[in-house]
Amino acid sequence: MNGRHSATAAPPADRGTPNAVEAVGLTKRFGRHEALREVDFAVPAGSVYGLIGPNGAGKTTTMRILLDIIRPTSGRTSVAGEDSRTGGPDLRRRIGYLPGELTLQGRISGRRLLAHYAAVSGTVPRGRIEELAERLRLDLDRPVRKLSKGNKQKLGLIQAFMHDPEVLILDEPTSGLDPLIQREFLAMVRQVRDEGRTVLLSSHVISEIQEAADAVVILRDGTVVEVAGVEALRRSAVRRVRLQVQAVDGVVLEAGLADAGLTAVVLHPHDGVVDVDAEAGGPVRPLLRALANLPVDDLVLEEPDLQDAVLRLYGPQDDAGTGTADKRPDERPDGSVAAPSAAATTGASASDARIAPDRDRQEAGR
Ligand SMILES: Nc1ncnc2c1ncn2[C@@H]1O[C@H](COP(=O)(O)OP(=O)(O)OP(=O)(O)O)[C@@H](O)[C@H]1O
Repeated sequence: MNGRHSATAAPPADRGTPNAVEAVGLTKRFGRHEALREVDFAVPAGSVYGLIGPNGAGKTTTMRILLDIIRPTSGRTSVAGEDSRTGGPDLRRRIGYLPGELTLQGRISGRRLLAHYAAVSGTVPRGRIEELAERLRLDLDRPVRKLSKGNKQKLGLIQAFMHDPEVLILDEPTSGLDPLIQREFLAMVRQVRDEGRTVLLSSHVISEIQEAADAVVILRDGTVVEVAGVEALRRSAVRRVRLQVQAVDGVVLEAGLADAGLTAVVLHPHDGVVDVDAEAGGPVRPLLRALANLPVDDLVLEEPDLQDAVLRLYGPQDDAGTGTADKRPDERPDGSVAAPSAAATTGASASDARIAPDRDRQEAGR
């Protein structure tokens, strides 16, 4: 996972699609601090990409370079096929930008402020501002300085969307929005994509990325640790597996669970059955095939969670290149101990762990 553009999954890009956003060898130093180091990624036109990563990873810096608000130390970026450094006001008008720290002051109303922005950003279709304000439930006649944080954010979103830009670059767009408005915003993003336009958005809300984005670029400490399709990344996450197995010889059970590729196995034998809590990575089919060899009475496979996959990549890397979040502590919240072998987990030797299957099965009425 250390390399850039790791192969967890190819992003769902059509190879023939031009890129709406590109960063090539992007490095940015602030004094001695290196905020970005050799960052490469591309966002194909007509897609929604999430730019995610822990605090200080370099998301805002990347977006500000894309907008030519700050200049890179080395490397280059382009938006809508134009170099960020040379695109000038013409390129700016083709982009909708929401800055991360929006500071809006003044006695003027939201309506007048947006009219001012519209004069700068180019043609805004008639009625468009009112339509967006209605969708986001914003009163355009209130003075800007009296607006709450969330309502100021709505103004910022309207100015980013109102001129139907080819590319939207949105830095934490749902920050401060209530859940209903967040939902409306995600619908607006999907609509932009359906129209063949492009969105790059940063967010700390992984569920929102899962809902809105086709792919993610994950930054950590100024470098790209992953570019992956959202669905493929989600499927790469470890799932929780819960089984109930009829009591069989402990060694047989252990071998069966190992064959199924289960890890972090915790066993709870009771009443002639064994409840198994474990984790499984990778595709489901080999797991099911291996489990078919055990007397399984019940099986729950939890949905893999994008958040788990992402958090793994947020943590510092170990020597093997996997995030430390992969390493589960031995101690579990319920006080039971995850052990490498079933016998050790039951607190017995392999021979002690054996359970008389026939008698127990009869007692369990199975
Ligand atoms: N103008 C600046 N001067 C000095 N250092 C800066 C400046 N802007 C950003 N940095 C540093 O660059 C690094 C990346 O910051 P950036 O704001 O891009 O991170 P981020 O991923 O957007 O973080 P967050 O999720 O907290 O918003 C941080 O270490 C930050 O302190």
